[in-house]
Amino acid sequence: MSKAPDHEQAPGTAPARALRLGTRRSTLAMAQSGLVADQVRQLTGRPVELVEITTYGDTSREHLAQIGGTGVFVNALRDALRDGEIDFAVHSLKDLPTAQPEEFTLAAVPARADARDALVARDGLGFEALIRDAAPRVARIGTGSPRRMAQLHAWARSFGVEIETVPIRGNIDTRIGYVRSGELDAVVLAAAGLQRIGRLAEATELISPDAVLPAPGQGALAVECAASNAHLAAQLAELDDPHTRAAVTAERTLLAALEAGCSAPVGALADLLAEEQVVTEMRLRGVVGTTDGATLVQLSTTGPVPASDGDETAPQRMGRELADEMLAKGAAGLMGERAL
Ligand SMILES: NCc1[nH]cc(CCC(=O)O)c1CC(=O)O
Repeated sequence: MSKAPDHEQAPGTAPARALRLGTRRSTLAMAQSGLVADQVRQLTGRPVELVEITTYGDTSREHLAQIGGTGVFVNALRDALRDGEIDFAVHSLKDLPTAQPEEFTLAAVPARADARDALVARDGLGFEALIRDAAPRVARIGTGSPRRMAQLHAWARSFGVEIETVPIRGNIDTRIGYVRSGELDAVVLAAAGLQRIGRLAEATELISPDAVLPAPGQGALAVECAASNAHLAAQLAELDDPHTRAAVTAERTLLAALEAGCSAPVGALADLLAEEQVVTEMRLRGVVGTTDGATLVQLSTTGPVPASDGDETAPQRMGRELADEMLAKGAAGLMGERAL
């Protein structure tokens, strides 16, 4: 970061007002916001103050699927942005609805953390060992995500073994607690979340995307401000990672084109292939299935992407084209069966 802060205090003027960063109060949200706050302090030279906002997703005891999934974690932060209570917000990108309202700018998508799901199982077991070890019982694996359910059932069946998935809610600590108490054999969580709260060592397997594709945008953050605040948006844009932006754009375009919400059983992951550190190609994989894992439509495509010039056309086209192919293979019918 060689750019000089443009908020240096002129002699005799008041110090720059602190930027207010709205955050949910969960350990994960605070960790994510803290990371971004540090980067923004460095970039702008301005103090950044965390403002805690309680969202419906934090207070509801219902399962995510029952409260409609899309946007529950996001709306309270956007309300605070709209009301001018905060200057910017950090979201988990996978919780952000695919339609971007005009009044908010997705100013930055910082470099992505590990996109994979992680298994936290009893006795240090990986997935295959766990489901075999549980026999003649079936392993009970905690997840309320239709996407994880569909792919975990299909993965277990590829070993000729059945599993039971058990819907769970709560923060990461609560979820891991079900394994520690012996109530469940394992839970599945985003690796990025575990990593950000310093508990990645508790993962007993980082699940290969060949077995379980993560949610579109998983592991990436979204830094959002009011569209009217163009000066701040330009400053925050320094945090943007064009490769991550290209990947998540392809994944989210696929999701949008499948007309699915974030609680739908859609997995997607774009990998960028680089030659001598220049990104030349992108592979986009997508999956949609029934929650019992009996039917999955899983396809991938590879295409050239322009170097990191911010062009979103190629990733968007790949996302749309892959969605069209998946729909042609019956993806829409599978999503129609989702239990909401
Ligand atoms: N659905 C909740 C949610 N939103 C973002 C993360 C983790 C961080 C990330 O994926 O970026 C999680 C928890 C989880 O899925 O385990």
